[in-house]
Amino acid sequence: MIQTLGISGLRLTRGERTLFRDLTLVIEAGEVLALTGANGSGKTSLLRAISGFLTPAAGDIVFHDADANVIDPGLARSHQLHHLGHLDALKGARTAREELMFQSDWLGHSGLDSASGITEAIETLGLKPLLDLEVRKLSAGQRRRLAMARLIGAPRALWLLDEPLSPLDSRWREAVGAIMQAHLASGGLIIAAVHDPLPIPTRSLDLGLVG
Ligand SMILES: Nc1ncnc2c1ncn2[C@@H]1O[C@H](COP(=O)(O)OP(=O)(O)OP(=O)(O)O)[C@@H](O)[C@H]1O
Repeated sequence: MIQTLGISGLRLTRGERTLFRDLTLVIEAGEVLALTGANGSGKTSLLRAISGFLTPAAGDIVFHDADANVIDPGLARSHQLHHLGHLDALKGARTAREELMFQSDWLGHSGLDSASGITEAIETLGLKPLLDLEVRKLSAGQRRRLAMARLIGAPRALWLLDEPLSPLDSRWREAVGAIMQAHLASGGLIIAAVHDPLPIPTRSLDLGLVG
């Protein structure tokens, strides 16, 4: 399991533009890092680079386990992290229940295939009244809660969250704060791109200042 994420000398570019250079940081189990910065400063791009969707122009992204061994990056990315983008990546024509089953199949043996994982996610995220509704009929906040089911149902150490709270009302912001705290308490790591502060204590990194 990922215990530490180390980033060193990272430079990300989009087209001709350098978003930032020489970014170095370490995040350990039990820590949450809030990425802040103006629109376009590179928060989403950094999450995508950690996930392996964007190739850095320079630098390293390294995952370590509890024995300080390097974890194969492909393995870390496919089985040990969740990336929740700000677009929820849900299929509109499926019902919420079908979407949960799809997630279960897709995530395979990583946890959501167990009935208890789905049940816990439904319970914790208040999804029960939504199960028979098509995803396209859900509100933005309801969709976000459905997308978050995989975080609970399929345990993975590192959560990469892109504006996780933006569509949520104050009740669900608090609830998701509690879910995050439980994850950290169990040795998880979280990196979240945010415009508003998270409802839990965080370290933060302003990408607008990295340059
Ligand atoms: N596919 C792409 N091709 C070229 N440039 C892109 C692409 N995606 C993003 N960019 C550019 O990269 C820069 C950083 O975008 P990114 O989405 O990482 O910023 P952000 O900090 O997450 O912004 P926001 O706060 O608006 O979500 C922006 O200038 C954006 O236009």
